[in-house]
Amino acid sequence: MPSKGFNRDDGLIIPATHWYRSLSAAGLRNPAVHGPARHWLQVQGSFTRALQQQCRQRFHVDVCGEGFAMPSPEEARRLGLAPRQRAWIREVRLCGDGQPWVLARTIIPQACLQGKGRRLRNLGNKPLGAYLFSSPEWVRGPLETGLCQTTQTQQPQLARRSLFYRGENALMVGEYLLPALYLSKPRL
Ligand SMILES: C=C(O[C@@H]1C=C(C(=O)O)C=C[C@H]1O)C(=O)O
Repeated sequence: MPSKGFNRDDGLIIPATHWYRSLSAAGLRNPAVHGPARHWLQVQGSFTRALQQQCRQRFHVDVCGEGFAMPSPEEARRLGLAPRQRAWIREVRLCGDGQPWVLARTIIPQACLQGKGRRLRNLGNKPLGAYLFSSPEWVRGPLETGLCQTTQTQQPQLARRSLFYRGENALMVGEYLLPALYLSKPRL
């Protein structure tokens, strides 16, 4: 069952996903995490920067939708939100050389939108990472590995997510890898 999300015109969906606190734990369930996607599942620093370095020509962000909505119960639990508490949700496609490489879903609780955080509602096609990694008050927590619950090979199979903390508040960034990212020919 695909997770709730914004409509896309390309048929790509963010699938329901089982999350593991480590890549090795996920690997016990699905050894594919140790294949060509492993590098991308473990990229430290800005994921956007890593994708930009992989591009031959152009990187861009397509916004599929953003607005106040209810996170899934699992997302709310992971963020410590009260059930049915709305948050700012942003779904984008991260595209390299004109091709979608990653679907991203970011859950931003209302507490994160206060003060300078209000910029998080006005990112548009600017990458979220450019803001988070340029703001020292945001600190990334550990990466989790996700196994997507889909049988459609063109949909994301593997994912990663992490919380970014600003004091006692946190937002959650989920990145769902499309096979085109890690099955494409390596750069020469
Ligand atoms: C957190 C980052 O931001 C990236 C950009 C996103 C966006 O613009 O919505 C979402 C997920 C990330 O891959 C990053 O670059 O590491």
